[in-house]
Parts: sequence; structure tokens; C-alpha cells
Amino acid sequence: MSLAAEGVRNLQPFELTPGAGINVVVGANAAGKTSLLEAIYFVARTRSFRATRTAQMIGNGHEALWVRAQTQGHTIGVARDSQETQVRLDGRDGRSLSELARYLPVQVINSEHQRLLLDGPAVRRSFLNWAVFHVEPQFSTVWGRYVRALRQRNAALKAGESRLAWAYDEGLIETADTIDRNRRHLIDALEPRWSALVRRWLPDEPVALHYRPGWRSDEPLADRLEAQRELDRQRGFTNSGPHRADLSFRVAGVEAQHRLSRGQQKLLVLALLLAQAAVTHTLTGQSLTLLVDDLAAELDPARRAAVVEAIASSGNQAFLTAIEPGDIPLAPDAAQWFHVEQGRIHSGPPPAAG
Ligand SMILES: Nc1ncnc2c1ncn2[C@@H]1O[C@H](COP(=O)(O)OP(=O)(O)OP(=O)(O)O)[C@@H](O)[C@H]1O
Repeated sequence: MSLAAEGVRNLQPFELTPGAGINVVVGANAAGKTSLLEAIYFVARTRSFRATRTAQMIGNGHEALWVRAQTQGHTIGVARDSQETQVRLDGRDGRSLSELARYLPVQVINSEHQRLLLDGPAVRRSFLNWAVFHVEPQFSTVWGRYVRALRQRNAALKAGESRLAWAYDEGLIETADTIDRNRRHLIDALEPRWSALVRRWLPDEPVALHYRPGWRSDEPLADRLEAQRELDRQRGFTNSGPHRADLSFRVAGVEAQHRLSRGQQKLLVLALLLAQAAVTHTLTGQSLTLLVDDLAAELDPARRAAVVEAIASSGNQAFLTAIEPGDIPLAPDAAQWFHVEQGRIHSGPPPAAG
């Protein structure tokens, strides 16, 4: 892979040739480490993972930013000015996001992911959908059809037009089974990998992962929709279906977030994201590029080493940011090292310790 960019936040224009395995990005606070991860994410997904407005990424004094990646024999270029984003794939305009996702599938792993445990079901559902989409690209079309029927049904319920609302049941029923089947398939592949990591990293905590489909799995959705019509009418929305799916993490019957320490929560979530990367790799043959921001935070040296080892052995390309080289317990020749100082990136092994 090679990367080049200009106009990204505080970063000076750069050209890099990262390794196919682990790349460590070292620098002081505010040096520009996260901005480098953001540049990679931008070329893969055409937006930022931390700004609500992508234009906020444009460096002071620049009118636009661009990032170019050469990977798997393809060249992706994405540019953004104050108005619009332009995408070019192999010199041609306007390729779709799903096409980019095939050439450069990225996964960010940062402190935001603690939300997978702490927030409501919506964030876990979007993780689940995103994970399924990577192994089953048709999923986004089916899910889109379901969501359209659901919106129309809910709008009719809100307007008090229940007969119209029931007319959308068929649209929900015909897509719900596929959505549920795809999600179960993903969870069946994910759970053993996740629990193998969790058993290693949290040996004293018997954490279990459960998938909840959004309606009772022993009942066809058609029957449930029929049975809950009165409830739906009263509440003005559809109370069951794949849009109510969730994942739960429990330790001896207690929700994991009420029991585990911050560091343990981080490990549980890291295990989930790494298991997901492994599943994508196994089911599609495609490797992900993992963008891991501040891996060392909240982890003791032994756990850091265990996580780094799991990332290294996963076969994925990874970018790990760190304040000190010692935060990432890897021999100098086991990774490619980049140093960021006040927005300037240079490569080379870390200075010898001692
Ligand atoms: N649009 C912009 N133009 C110029 N500089 C910016 C822009 N947006 C943010 N910055 C600056 O870029 C710097 C780098 O931020 P970044 O988050 O990449 O640092 P970091 O190396 O990840 O630091 P930390 O270790 O503290 O997380 C910050 O000082 C920030 O103020």
C-alpha cells in the first residue's frame, strides 16, 4: 500500500509506504497521529470518523484536502473542499461507497467503541449491520427495503391510519427473515472467536454474548405483527422486528458494563472488533485495515502485549498510534514505525531503548 495526502488537519503533505502488517504511529499529544488515521479512513469511506462535518478536516490555510491510496492494484483518490467530496477510482469519477469498501475495508478501533457496551441498542445494531454487510454485501439492499417499509408503517400508525399501516406488514415480513438469518450467520461465526479472546484476556469473568433478534424467535414475525396490532396502534410505532435487535454481554447474569472495570470493558470490545475482522477475513478472504487509536490507554503492559499479539497474528494490516514507542510492545523489526512531530511524518525504527 502507498498513501499520499495534502491539506489534512495539521499534517504536512506526505507520502508513505506502510507495511502490510503492523504500522506504529508514534508522537506527542497533538502531533497529528489521529489525523493520519483519519486521512486513511477518509480515503476508504469518504468521511471523517470524528468530525460531524468532513470539511472540518481541511487544514487551516488550505481550500481543500485530498488523500490517495494505492492498494490491491487500484488507486483511490478522494478530495474534499468546503462544498463537496470527489471520489476517483483508477482515474474514473464517482465510484460508490460499497465499491471503495471492497478495495480498502477499514475498521476504526478507538475509545468511542466503549459505547458498544455503554449506550443503547442502536449502536450495537449498527455494528451488527456493518459487520453483516462486510460478509454479505446484499444485506444493505435488504435492510434498506425493510427500513423503508418500517418508516411507512410507522408514519401511517402516527397518522392514525392503521389499515394503511397493516398494508406494509408484507414488506417487513418478506425481508425480516433474511435480515435475521444473515445476522445469525454472522454471530455464529463471530461468537467462538470472540469468546476465545475473552477467555484469554478476562479469564476470571465468564462473559457471554447473546443475540436478540427483535422478536421472539419461536414465533413467525407475521404472527407477532398480527398479535401486537393494538399495541402498535396505541404507541404509534412498530414494537417488534429486526429494527429492535440487540446484542447483550452478560457476566454471571449481570450486564457487563455494570460489572467489568474500564480496562476489562475495553478488552471485551477489542475482542469483538478483532473477532469481526477475523470473520470478515475467513468468510470473504478480505483483510481489513485496522486503525487503532491509543491502544495503550487503560491497559496494563501484559494486556497491551496480549492485544498487540492478537492484532499481529490476525494477518490484517493495522495502524496503531502511541505516545511512546514502548507503549507498543513489539520488537523494532516486527512493525513499520512512523514518527509524527508537529504534523511532519517520517518513517524509521524507534531509537534504541536505554
Ligand atoms: N483543520 C485543522 N487545521 C489545522 N490543524 C488542525 C485542524 N484540526 C485540528 N487541528 C490540530 O491538529 C492537531 C493534531 O491533532 P490529532 O488529534 O491528530 O493529535 P494526536 O497526535 O492524535 O494527539 P493525542 O495524542 O493528543 O490524541 C491538534 O493540535 C489540532 O488542534
